[in-house]
Amino acid sequence: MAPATSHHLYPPFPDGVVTAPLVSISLAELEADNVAASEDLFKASKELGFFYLKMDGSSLGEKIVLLAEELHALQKKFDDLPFAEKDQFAREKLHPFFGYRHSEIGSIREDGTCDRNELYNMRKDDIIGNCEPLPCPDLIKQHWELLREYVYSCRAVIDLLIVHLERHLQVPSGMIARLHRITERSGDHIRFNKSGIQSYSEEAARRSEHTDFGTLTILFNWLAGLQIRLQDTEDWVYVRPIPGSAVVNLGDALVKFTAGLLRSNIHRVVPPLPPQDGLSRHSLVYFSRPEDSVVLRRLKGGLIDRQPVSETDDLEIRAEEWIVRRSVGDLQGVYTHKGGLEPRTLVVAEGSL
Ligand SMILES: O=C(O)CCC(=O)C(=O)O
Ligand SMILES: [Fe+2]
Repeated sequence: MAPATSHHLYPPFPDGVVTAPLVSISLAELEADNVAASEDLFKASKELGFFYLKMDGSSLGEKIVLLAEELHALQKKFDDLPFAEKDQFAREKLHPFFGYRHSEIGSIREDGTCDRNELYNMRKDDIIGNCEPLPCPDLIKQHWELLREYVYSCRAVIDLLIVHLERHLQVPSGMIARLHRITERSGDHIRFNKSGIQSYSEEAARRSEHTDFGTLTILFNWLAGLQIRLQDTEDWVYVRPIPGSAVVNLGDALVKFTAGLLRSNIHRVVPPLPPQDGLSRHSLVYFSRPEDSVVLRRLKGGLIDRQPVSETDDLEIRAEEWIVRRSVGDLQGVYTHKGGLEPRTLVVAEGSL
C-alpha cells in the first residue's frame, strides 16, 4: 500500500489554473526494466525535461516518500528556528555554495525583523562522511541518520535513471554513471526551500526563473507555486503536486553531456494562489551533480555523436566551478537545450531566492 502523505492537510490545489503536461513514470516499472516506462522516461527527458516519478509499488520509492514526509516535518522545525541561529550557518560564513541563505520580504515587524525566503543546502559529502562536515544547527545534527538515508535512497533512484538514459543514448554502459560516483566529492545536496507569505510580483517571479545546474533533481512539494515554461513559448504553467510522486527534472550538466539532446527546462516558483495563499511554502529537493573534477563538456558516443556541433557553447569548466559561478550570478542566464546560455537579464541563480 502506498504510504500516506501530508498533502491532504493543506488546502487543495487551486481550481482553473493551467497545469503542465508532465507524464507519470512508475519507478517500479523502471526497476522491472519495463520497456514502455523506459521509453517514456527518455522521451520526457528529451522533450520537457520534467516528469513525475510515481513511487508506489516500489519499496525504494515508498521509502523515499516516507523519508520526504519526515524531512518535510523537519524543514518546518528548521523554519521555526530563530533567524539569529540560522544566520550562524549563512553561506558567507561557511562555504561559497552550501549553508543557509535568505532574502527579506515584506515590511519590518515590531521586533525589527522581516519575513524571509530561505534555503538551506546540505552537502551530500558531509552527510555520508566523504569529508569533514560544515557546522550545522543541532536540530540538523539530530536528524543526520534521516538525511543519510535520504541521500542513499535518492542516489539509488538517480543511478537507475542514469542506467536507463545511457541505454537510450546508446552510449557504453557506465559512461555517465562513472561521472557520478557517490563516494567522490560532488555538489550533490539536499535543499530545504521556504517561501514566506507574499503576494505575486512579476519582478520576483522573473528573478526566480532558472534551470537546475546539475544532473537530475528529485523534488517534493506540497503547495502550488512551481511553474515551468513550455518549450519554445513564453507560457508559464503550474506543476501540480501529486501525493506519492516526486517531480524529477534534468539539469544543465545533462544538456552539456549530450550536446543538447536532453533538456533542462526553465522553471520558477511563485506564491501559491487561493485557497493556498496565506501559507508559507516549503519544498524539499535532492540535487545530483557530476563529481567536482568532471569537466562539463559534450561526451562521445551513441546518439550524442549525431548532435550538431554548437557554435555558441565552447565553455568547458569543472563541475565544482560551474556550480559556484552559476550560483553567485556569474554565467548569468538560462542554459537551454539549444546550447549555450540564453541571456535573461534578471536571472542570477538557481532556486527561488
Ligand atoms: O519549490 C519548488 O517547487 C521548486 C524549487 C526549485 O526549483 C529549486 O530549488 O531549484
Ligand atoms: Fe529548480
